Amino acid sequence: MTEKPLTVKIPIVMTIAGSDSGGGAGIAADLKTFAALGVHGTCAITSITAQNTTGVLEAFDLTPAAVASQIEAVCADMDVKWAKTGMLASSEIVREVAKDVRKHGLSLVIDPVMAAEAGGDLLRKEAISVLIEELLPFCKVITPNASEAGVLAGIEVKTPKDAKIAARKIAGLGVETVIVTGGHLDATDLLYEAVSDTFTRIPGTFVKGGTHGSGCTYSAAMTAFLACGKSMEVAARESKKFVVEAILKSLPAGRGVNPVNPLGATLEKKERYLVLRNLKDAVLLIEESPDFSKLIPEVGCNIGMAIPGAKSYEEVAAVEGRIVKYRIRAVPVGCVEFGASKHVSSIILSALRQNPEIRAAINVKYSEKVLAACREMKLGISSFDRAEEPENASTMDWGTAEAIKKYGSVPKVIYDRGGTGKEPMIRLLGTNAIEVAKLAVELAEKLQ
Ligand SMILES: Cc1ncc(COP(=O)(O)OP(=O)(O)O)c(N)n1
Ligand SMILES: Cc1ncsc1CCOP(=O)(O)O
Repeated sequence: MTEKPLTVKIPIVMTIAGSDSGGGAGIAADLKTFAALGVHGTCAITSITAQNTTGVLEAFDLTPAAVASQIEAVCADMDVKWAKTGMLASSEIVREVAKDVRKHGLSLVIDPVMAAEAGGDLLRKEAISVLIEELLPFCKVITPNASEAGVLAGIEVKTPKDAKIAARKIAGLGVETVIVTGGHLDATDLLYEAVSDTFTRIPGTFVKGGTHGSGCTYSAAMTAFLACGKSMEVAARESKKFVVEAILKSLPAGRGVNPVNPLGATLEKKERYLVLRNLKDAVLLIEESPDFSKLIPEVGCNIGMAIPGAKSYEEVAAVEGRIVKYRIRAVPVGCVEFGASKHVSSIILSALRQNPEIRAAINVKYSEKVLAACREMKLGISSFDRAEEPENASTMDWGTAEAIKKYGSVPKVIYDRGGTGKEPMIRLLGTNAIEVAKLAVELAEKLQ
């Protein structure tokens, strides 16, 4: 008998929301969030908005029949258990969605979208009472921000105490869980679970400046975590963490409010992994070279590589404790780690400010012989003089920038002849750690 192959089922979720032509909010934010959190996202579009980072220019509502047809197509074929709503625009659309949610037995997260962050109404006034009466009683979780909570509860929400009163009032409308998101109050979310009459405060980091799509991203993350079986509190904590990361990675895409970037943190993790892998292979090339140890300076050597667009030393990986000479071999003292270098990371950060392609560097011993070998290899060479260093400058940062300025672009080799108590040094630069390690090993072989 042939056995059925084991398949890992990933949760299938749905967003019932508007499209934002600017790609920041609505289904764009929801589907990116679903993808980042490893669930399969489907969608039913309710309205098409002509929108950008400065606001909503026009909105074209789909007919309730068109919304129903999309939900039907997905639910007839796929096993959708959790869904979220975003922009629902009109009473007719709210009514249709309420009917479809019941028909397909969907567990629902409601993001009661009322207006766009950059300006523009997204829910008609007369639809608010329909939302309260016809959809709220069928949802598991609602995620209003302070002003949305105020509208639903019929009170002004200006303080965390108001948020508590509003949450209880909204739960009284038939909702199991209310999360008043704190972005507009004090960065703390308030989770209220009606069944146990408990409040849980979910603290977060306050990020200055508005962003576009954070409410959509948060409610999509809640939907994904709940579909994965997380408890309400865990889902709320994880969603908060996720949305803060998406806000921190928001992109200056247009002239208005920056769209959040739900995939930013995931992509950074990928880049960090690729950097560590490249650097490990580079260190192996150095360790296996019978000649490299001749290039190790008195202070030791380090090789580093940055993630694209790195701005701080924590975004540059290098060898912990440097690479030292032991007998005739080059030996890395520790593992490759982010934040492990001070000097080489400064060189890389300074170089990539001039050319973002240059993300790796290694320091090697200075001698006229090594410099001559660099010339023989026809490597572009530049230098700086420590005697010219301005007061309070960081030597590596300033020296690298100075050598680049003199050369007109980033050279492969930057050297300095040292100073009082400062060993002279040569640095090799390149696009990645393997490239600079190969260059260093070739240079060491040339010295034979
Ligand atoms: C189509 C669409 N849906 C929802 C919104 C709301 O997003 P935003 O303006 O960024 O507000 P928050 O997501 O931060 O609450 C929208 N603008 N467009
Ligand atoms: C380039 C250089 N300059 C002084 S020590 C040194 C070696 C590497 O230092 P770090 O481990 O801080 O990158």
